[in-house]
Amino acid sequence: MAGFRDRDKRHFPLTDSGSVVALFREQIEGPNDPNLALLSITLGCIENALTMNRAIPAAEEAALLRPIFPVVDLETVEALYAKFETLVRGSVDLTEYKSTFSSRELVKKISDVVWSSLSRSFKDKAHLQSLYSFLTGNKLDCFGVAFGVVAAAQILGCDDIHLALSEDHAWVVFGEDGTDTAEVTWHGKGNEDKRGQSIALSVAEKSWLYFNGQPVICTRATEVAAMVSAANPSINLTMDSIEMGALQQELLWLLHDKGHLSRYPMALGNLGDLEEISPTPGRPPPLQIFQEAISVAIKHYNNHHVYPYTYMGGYLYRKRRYKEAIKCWAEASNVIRKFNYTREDEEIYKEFLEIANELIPNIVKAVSLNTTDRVQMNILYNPEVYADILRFYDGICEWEEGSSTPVLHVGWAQHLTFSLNKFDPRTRAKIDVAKDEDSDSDSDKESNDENDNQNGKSQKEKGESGVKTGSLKNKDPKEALSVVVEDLKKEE
Ligand SMILES: FC(F)(F)Cc1cc2c(N3CCN(c4nnc(C(F)(F)F)s4)CC3)ncnc2s1
Repeated sequence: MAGFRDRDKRHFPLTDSGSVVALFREQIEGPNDPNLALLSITLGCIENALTMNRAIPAAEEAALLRPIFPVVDLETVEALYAKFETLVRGSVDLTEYKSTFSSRELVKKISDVVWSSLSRSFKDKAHLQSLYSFLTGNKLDCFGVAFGVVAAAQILGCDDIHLALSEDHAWVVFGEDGTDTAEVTWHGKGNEDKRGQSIALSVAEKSWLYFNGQPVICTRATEVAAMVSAANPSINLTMDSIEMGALQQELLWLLHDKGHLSRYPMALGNLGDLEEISPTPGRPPPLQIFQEAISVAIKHYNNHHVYPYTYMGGYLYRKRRYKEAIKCWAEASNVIRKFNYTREDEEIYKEFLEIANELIPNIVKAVSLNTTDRVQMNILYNPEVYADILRFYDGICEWEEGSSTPVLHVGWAQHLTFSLNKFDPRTRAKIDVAKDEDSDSDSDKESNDENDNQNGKSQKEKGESGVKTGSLKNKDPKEALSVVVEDLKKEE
C-alpha cells in the first residue's frame, strides 16, 4: 500500500526548498508511484506557511531575521496522512467492489467520501487546492476535490483511477482501458454538480469546457505536476511569496526534465510565467517555453487548447511586442472557433472579452498616441496586423455560430469599430480576405453526431437553434463587419 515508507521519512524535517525538491525527486523517480497524499499535504503545508497570515510586510519580517521557509516536521505530515488514510479506508469497504478495475459506483463512493467532508463555506478562495487545506480546514476548490478523489483512490490501491483535465474543469478516467469517465466535482457557480455521471453527453456539446474530447489524461507523475501547477504563491492581490514561487518553479523544472510536462501545456504555461518573473540561469526564455506548450497542444491535442496562445499573447503584450501578441490572439481564436459556446464556458469567454475590449483597444490607442516610435506606429499601416484582428473576430463569430448561447453583444461592436477605425483606410483596402478552402469551418467544427455528415447537414444548418452572425469568410471585410455590427445593434 502507498503508505509512509522509511525512505520517505528520511527527508524530514524539511528545512528548505532543496529538501522539498529532493523528496519530490525521489518520489517521482520511483520505483513506486509517487504518493499523491504525502506530496499534497507537504506542499500544502509549505504554501500555507508561506502565504497565509503573512501580515508583516516582507521587509520588516526580514529585519526581524525571522526564518521564512517553514520547517515541515514528519509528525505534522504523518498525522495528517494518517487522518486521510483513516477517513478513506474507514469509509470505503473494498470487499463490496469485486472487479479488478474500478467501477462507476466505486468512483462515486470515493467522490462522496471527499464531498461529504467539505464545509459549506464558499470555495473560490485561494489555497484550497491541496489535501492540507482539506484535512485542516475541510475546504477544497473544484480542482482540489477532483485531485482529492484521485489521491484517495491511490490509497485504496485503485491504480486505474486517474485525473482528467481540461482548461477549466477536472474529472476522472477509470476502467480496463482507462476510457470510462466520471464527474467527481462541481463546476463554476450555480451549476448543479453532475458527480457520478459520465462526461460523454457534455463532450457531445462540443464545448470548450470539455475540450471536445481532448483532455489531459494524467499518470501519477502528471498528477504530481497538476498538484505543483495548482500551487498558489499569492499572499494577497498584490503580493506573491517569492519562496513559494521559487519552489513551484524548481519543482516544475524537475517534472519538465523528467518528461512529465510533455503532454501538459498549461503546466508549461505556468512555468513560462514563473520564468518571466524570475529567470532561472541556463534555462530557456519564456517565449521558448510558451512555444513548447503550443507545439504540445498541436501534436497531442489536435490544437484544441486556447491557453497556450493566450499565455504567449499575454507575455508579448507585456513586452509591448504588439504585432506578435495580436497574431497569438488570432491563433487562440482559430482554436475556439472549433467549439460551440455553452453557458459553462464563461472562463474562456472572459479571456476573449478582455483581449477584444481591453487589450487590443489599449494597443491601438497606445500606438496612435505614441507617434514617435516608428515601429509601433506602423502597426496601424500593417495589413497583416489588420488581417489578424479580423481573423481574431472571425473566430469568435464562428464560435458563436451554431451555439446555444450568444457570445457577442453590442459592447463588442463598439470596441471592434473603435479598433478597426484606427487603421489607415489604405491599409484596410490592402488585405484580401480570400475564402480559405481547407479551413472551411464546417469540417473544423467536428460534429460528433455522425448523422449530420451523412445527411450532409453542415454545422451551421445543424445549429438551427444556435445564434446566427455573419462569418467574415465570404464577404469583403468592411461589408462583413457592417453586417456583424448591424446584427448586434438590432439586438440592442
Ligand atoms: F482542473 C481545473 F479545473 F482547475 C482546470 C485546470 C486549470 C489548470 C491550470 N491553470 C488554468 C489556466 N491558467 C492560466 N493562467 N494564465 C492563463 C493565460 F490566460 F495567460 F493563458 S491560463 C492558470 C493555470 N494550470 C494547470 N493545470 C490546470 S487544470
